[in-house]
Amino acid sequence: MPYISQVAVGRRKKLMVFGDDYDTKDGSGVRDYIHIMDLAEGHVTALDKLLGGKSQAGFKAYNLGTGTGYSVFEMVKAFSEACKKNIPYEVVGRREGDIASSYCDASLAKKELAWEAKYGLDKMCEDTWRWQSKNPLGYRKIFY
Ligand SMILES: O=c1ccn([C@@H]2O[C@H](COP(=O)(O)OP(=O)(O)O[C@H]3O[C@H](CO)[C@H](O)[C@H](O)[C@H]3O)[C@@H](O)[C@H]2O)c(=O)[nH]1
Repeated sequence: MPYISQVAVGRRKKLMVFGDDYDTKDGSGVRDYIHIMDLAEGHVTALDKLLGGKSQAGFKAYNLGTGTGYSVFEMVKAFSEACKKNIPYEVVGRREGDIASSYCDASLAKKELAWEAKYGLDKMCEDTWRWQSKNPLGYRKIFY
Protein backbone atom coordinates (compact mmCIF):
# COMPACT_ATOMS: atom_id res chain seq x y z
CA MET A 1 0.00 0.00 0.00
CA PRO A 2 2.68 2.64 0.83
CA TYR A 3 4.50 1.94 -2.43
CA ILE A 4 1.32 2.21 -4.49
CA SER A 5 0.46 5.42 -2.69
CA GLN A 6 3.92 6.87 -3.38
CA VAL A 7 3.54 6.05 -7.07
CA ALA A 8 0.17 7.83 -7.10
CA VAL A 9 1.65 10.94 -5.50
CA GLY A 10 4.61 10.99 -7.91
CA ARG A 11 7.39 9.95 -5.56
CA ARG A 12 7.98 6.69 -7.42
CA LYS A 13 7.76 6.11 -11.16
CA LYS A 14 6.02 2.75 -10.93
CA LEU A 15 5.17 -0.13 -8.67
CA MET A 16 7.31 -3.22 -8.95
CA VAL A 17 4.95 -6.19 -8.74
CA PHE A 18 6.80 -9.10 -7.22
CA GLY A 19 5.54 -11.95 -9.37
CA ASP A 20 2.40 -12.67 -11.38
CA ASP A 21 2.79 -16.43 -11.57
CA TYR A 22 1.60 -17.47 -8.12
CA ASP A 23 -1.22 -19.94 -7.71
CA THR A 24 -3.66 -17.19 -6.70
CA LYS A 25 -6.77 -15.60 -8.22
CA ASP A 26 -4.76 -13.44 -10.67
CA GLY A 27 -1.19 -14.66 -10.18
CA SER A 28 -0.07 -11.86 -7.84
CA GLY A 29 0.53 -12.24 -4.11
CA VAL A 30 -2.47 -12.22 -1.78
CA ARG A 31 -2.42 -10.64 1.69
CA ASP A 32 -4.86 -9.65 4.43
CA TYR A 33 -4.70 -5.83 4.46
CA ILE A 34 -6.34 -4.07 7.39
CA HIS A 35 -7.40 -0.46 7.95
CA ILE A 36 -5.23 1.24 10.56
CA MET A 37 -8.30 2.24 12.61
CA ASP A 38 -9.51 -1.37 12.72
CA LEU A 39 -6.05 -2.47 13.82
CA ALA A 40 -5.88 0.22 16.51
CA GLU A 41 -9.35 -0.65 17.82
CA GLY A 42 -8.41 -4.32 17.91
CA HIS A 43 -5.42 -3.52 20.12
CA VAL A 44 -7.43 -1.27 22.43
CA THR A 45 -10.11 -3.96 22.77
CA ALA A 46 -7.48 -6.57 23.61
CA LEU A 47 -5.86 -4.24 26.17
CA ASP A 48 -9.24 -3.56 27.79
CA LYS A 49 -9.75 -7.28 28.17
CA LEU A 50 -6.27 -7.80 29.57
CA LEU A 51 -6.52 -4.95 32.09
CA GLY A 52 -10.12 -5.47 33.10
CA GLY A 53 -10.65 -9.17 32.80
CA LYS A 54 -9.97 -12.19 34.93
CA SER A 55 -7.57 -13.75 32.52
CA GLN A 56 -4.94 -15.78 34.36
CA ALA A 57 -2.74 -16.23 31.37
CA GLY A 58 0.11 -13.77 30.87
CA PHE A 59 -0.72 -13.46 27.24
CA LYS A 60 -3.00 -14.71 24.54
CA ALA A 61 -2.63 -14.32 20.81
CA TYR A 62 -5.44 -12.99 18.62
CA ASN A 63 -5.35 -12.62 14.87
CA LEU A 64 -6.49 -9.17 13.73
CA GLY A 65 -7.40 -9.01 10.07
CA THR A 66 -10.34 -8.85 7.73
CA GLY A 67 -10.06 -12.53 6.87
CA THR A 68 -10.16 -11.53 3.19
CA GLY A 69 -7.14 -11.83 0.96
CA TYR A 70 -6.59 -9.14 -1.66
CA SER A 71 -4.09 -9.51 -4.50
CA VAL A 72 -1.53 -6.92 -5.54
CA PHE A 73 -3.48 -6.32 -8.77
CA GLU A 74 -6.70 -5.82 -6.79
CA MET A 75 -4.86 -3.28 -4.63
CA VAL A 76 -3.61 -1.43 -7.70
CA LYS A 77 -7.14 -1.30 -9.16
CA ALA A 78 -8.78 -0.18 -5.91
CA PHE A 79 -6.13 2.48 -5.28
CA SER A 80 -6.35 3.72 -8.84
CA GLU A 81 -10.10 4.21 -8.37
CA ALA A 82 -9.58 6.01 -5.04
CA CYS A 83 -7.00 8.47 -6.40
CA LYS A 84 -8.51 8.66 -9.90
CA LYS A 85 -5.11 8.08 -11.50
CA ASN A 86 -3.47 5.34 -13.44
CA ILE A 87 -0.90 3.47 -11.34
CA PRO A 88 1.96 2.40 -13.59
CA TYR A 89 3.47 -0.96 -12.67
CA GLU A 90 5.96 -3.50 -13.91
CA VAL A 91 5.86 -7.17 -13.13
CA VAL A 92 9.29 -8.26 -11.94
CA GLY A 93 10.41 -11.57 -10.48
CA ARG A 94 9.14 -13.06 -7.27
CA ARG A 95 10.68 -11.64 -4.09
CA GLU A 96 12.74 -14.20 -2.27
CA GLY A 97 10.94 -15.57 0.77
CA ASP A 98 7.43 -14.46 -0.29
CA ILE A 99 4.55 -16.88 -0.02
CA ALA A 100 1.66 -16.82 -2.49
CA SER A 101 -1.15 -16.11 -0.09
CA SER A 102 -1.59 -15.10 3.54
CA TYR A 103 -4.81 -14.09 5.29
CA CYS A 104 -6.03 -14.60 8.79
CA ASP A 105 -8.79 -16.32 10.69
CA ALA A 106 -9.95 -13.61 13.10
CA SER A 107 -12.84 -15.65 14.52
CA LEU A 108 -11.30 -15.90 18.02
CA ALA A 109 -11.08 -12.10 18.25
CA LYS A 110 -14.72 -11.88 17.20
CA LYS A 111 -15.79 -14.50 19.74
CA GLU A 112 -13.75 -13.37 22.74
CA LEU A 113 -13.17 -9.66 22.13
CA ALA A 114 -16.31 -8.92 20.13
CA TRP A 115 -13.97 -7.28 17.64
CA GLU A 116 -14.11 -7.49 13.89
CA ALA A 117 -12.75 -5.34 11.10
CA LYS A 118 -15.25 -2.78 9.82
CA TYR A 119 -13.49 -1.46 6.75
CA GLY A 120 -12.68 -2.97 3.37
CA LEU A 121 -10.14 -2.26 0.69
CA ASP A 122 -11.95 0.74 -0.84
CA LYS A 123 -11.97 2.61 2.48
CA MET A 124 -8.30 1.72 3.13
CA CYS A 125 -7.35 3.16 -0.26
CA GLU A 126 -9.55 6.25 0.12
CA ASP A 127 -8.10 7.13 3.54
CA THR A 128 -4.51 6.34 2.55
CA TRP A 129 -4.85 8.56 -0.50
CA ARG A 130 -6.37 11.42 1.53
CA TRP A 131 -3.37 11.31 3.86
CA GLN A 132 -0.74 10.80 1.14
CA SER A 133 -2.06 13.59 -1.07
CA LYS A 134 -1.96 16.00 1.88
CA ASN A 135 1.45 14.71 2.98
CA PRO A 136 3.35 13.89 -0.21
CA LEU A 137 6.59 13.42 1.68
CA GLY A 138 4.98 11.60 4.57
CA TYR A 139 5.89 13.01 7.97
CA ARG A 140 9.14 14.50 6.71
CA LYS A 141 9.34 18.29 7.06
CA ILE A 142 9.29 20.27 3.84
CA PHE A 143 12.05 22.90 3.67
CA TYR A 144 11.72 25.73 1.18
O1 LIG B 1 6.99 -3.20 -3.93
C1 LIG B 1 6.27 -4.18 -3.63
C2 LIG B 1 6.00 -4.54 -2.30
C3 LIG B 1 5.18 -5.65 -2.07
N1 LIG B 1 4.69 -6.36 -3.11
C4 LIG B 1 3.82 -7.51 -2.85
O2 LIG B 1 2.79 -7.06 -1.99
C5 LIG B 1 2.43 -8.07 -1.06
C6 LIG B 1 2.61 -7.53 0.33
O3 LIG B 1 3.99 -7.29 0.58
P1 LIG B 1 4.50 -6.67 1.97
O4 LIG B 1 5.99 -6.63 1.96
O5 LIG B 1 3.77 -5.40 2.22
O6 LIG B 1 3.94 -7.69 3.05
P2 LIG B 1 4.34 -9.20 3.36
O7 LIG B 1 3.12 -9.80 3.98
O8 LIG B 1 4.87 -9.92 2.16
O9 LIG B 1 5.52 -9.11 4.40
C7 LIG B 1 5.42 -8.25 5.53
O10 LIG B 1 4.80 -8.91 6.60
C8 LIG B 1 5.49 -10.07 7.04
C9 LIG B 1 4.70 -10.66 8.18
O11 LIG B 1 3.42 -10.98 7.77
C10 LIG B 1 6.91 -9.72 7.47
O12 LIG B 1 6.88 -8.85 8.59
C11 LIG B 1 7.65 -9.03 6.31
O13 LIG B 1 8.94 -8.63 6.74
C12 LIG B 1 6.86 -7.83 5.87
O14 LIG B 1 7.44 -7.22 4.71
C13 LIG B 1 3.29 -9.27 -1.38
O15 LIG B 1 2.57 -10.15 -2.19
C14 LIG B 1 4.48 -8.65 -2.13
O16 LIG B 1 5.08 -9.56 -3.03
C15 LIG B 1 4.93 -6.02 -4.41
O17 LIG B 1 4.46 -6.66 -5.36
N2 LIG B 1 5.73 -4.93 -4.64
